[in-house]
Amino acid sequence: MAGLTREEAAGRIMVALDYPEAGAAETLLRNLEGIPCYIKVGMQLFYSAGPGFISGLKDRGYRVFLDLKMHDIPNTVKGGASSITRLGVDMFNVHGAGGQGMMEAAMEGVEAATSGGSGLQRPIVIAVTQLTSTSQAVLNDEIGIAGSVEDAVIRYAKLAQAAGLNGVVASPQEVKTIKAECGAEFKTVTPGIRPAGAALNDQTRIMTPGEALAQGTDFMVIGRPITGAADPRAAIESIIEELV
Ligand SMILES: O=c1ccn([C@@H]2O[C@H](COP(=O)(O)O)[C@@H](O)[C@H]2O)c(=O)[nH]1
Repeated sequence: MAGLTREEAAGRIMVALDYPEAGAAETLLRNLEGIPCYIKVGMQLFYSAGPGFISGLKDRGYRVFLDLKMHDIPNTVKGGASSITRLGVDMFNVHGAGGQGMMEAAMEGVEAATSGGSGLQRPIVIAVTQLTSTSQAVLNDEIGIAGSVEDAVIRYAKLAQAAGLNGVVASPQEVKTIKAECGAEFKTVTPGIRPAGAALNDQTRIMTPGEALAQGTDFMVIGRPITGAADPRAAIESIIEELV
């Protein structure tokens, strides 16, 4: 895949705002001002800054992925999905490990929040498969799931699709197989992105931004290579450059 405009390339990047409080996240947002990237808010920032921070992002025109990886009994996830939908986020996720019934309940929660002329948009709902920090050895020897990581990812992806979800979170290494098994329209959102030479940190199943794009990923989630850089704006600009 080639020939993305700068705007399209920026729109494929979800910057992970993994900060302990809103002030630090605001500093990063000021630094990236004008770059039309997606913003991902995870548990660290959401538990600290709360729904008001999400509204602030939406007021400023950002597309927002709320990454809370809900994993609970179906009734609880249904309620959680309704509440998240009412925040007006563009995307949220549940954990595929909750099974098809739990994922169907999430979709029912979205339906309940958006039906009856509520005027609320339907968010993209995706399922976490195997975390990109999980290696083959950890999956087999520690967690005790037999088979390849890719097999486990595909199993979750098919369950998510059967439940009516729009896509999955997986590593870029599994994107081609997910698209082959679930179709090109089924979204792939891929963390585990590391520009050449960047520190891996706790990620194990990684690719560079250019490699991930070539696999056909829809969105790449990137945190520390941008947020931990001495010059975050230069870091994201360099990733955009790699994608155009
Ligand atoms: O499998 C997963 C699911 C979610 N994440 C999240 O993505 C970012 C990655 O941040 P980096 O700093 O680029 O490693 C982070 O917010 C994770 O919670 C993931 O890495 N893997």
